[in-house]
Amino acid sequence: MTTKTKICGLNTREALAAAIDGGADYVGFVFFAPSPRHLEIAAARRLAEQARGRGDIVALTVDATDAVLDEIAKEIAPDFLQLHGSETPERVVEVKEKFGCKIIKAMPVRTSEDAALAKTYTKVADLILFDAKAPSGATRPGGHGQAFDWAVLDAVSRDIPFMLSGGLTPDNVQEAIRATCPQSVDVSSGVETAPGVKDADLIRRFLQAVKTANQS
Ligand SMILES: O=C(O)c1ccccc1NCC(=O)[C@H](O)[C@H](O)COP(=O)(O)O
Repeated sequence: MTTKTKICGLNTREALAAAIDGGADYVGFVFFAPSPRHLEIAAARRLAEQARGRGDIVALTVDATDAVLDEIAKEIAPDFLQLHGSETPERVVEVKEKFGCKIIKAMPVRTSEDAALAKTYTKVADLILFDAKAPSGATRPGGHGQAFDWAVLDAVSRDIPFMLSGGLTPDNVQEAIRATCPQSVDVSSGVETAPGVKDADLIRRFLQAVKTANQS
């Protein structure tokens, strides 16, 4: 199986170009004000135009209201909405119907019980994203550069197409792919030099590492 790639939290034209030119399948824009990767709508619209047709555009939100999602849908026209909060399965259905986007539902994981909760979303989300649970006291639910124990995914059916996230880097992504067989891998901190500061070289190295894994 060919593993796809998502580079998340892109916020400059240079970093986005490195992701697209390097063959990223998904490019992620964060709409969550406390995040160092947060984008205002106008900036996101310009980046989305740079990316459109060259990779799937993912708009990441956290328990967003309909008003926020409506603005994102109209102004950015993303291919996917990534719901990274505590949205229920019912809310996922509602968002999908109202805004006409495919849905990535993030599942915060520390234990196999956390991973098993994904089953309640497989019929309503297009893709499940397993991400490390945020550290206690964190002001955002993702993008902390922390991995979880990949073995806790063993209990989850291999039939579920999932995106693996949390603490991935150019150096550990091949091992992560071997261990979990994900549909795709997602990275943010691992291709940054500081929170919110993407590095074109690290993006290229990450994408190349996945390509190499796909060839072996
Ligand atoms: O990245 C953020 O700042 C962020 C803020 C709020 C909710 C989710 C966020 N990131 C979610 C992602 O999809 C990240 O790519 C994922 O958590 C992996 O991050 P990292 O471990 O830093 O690679």
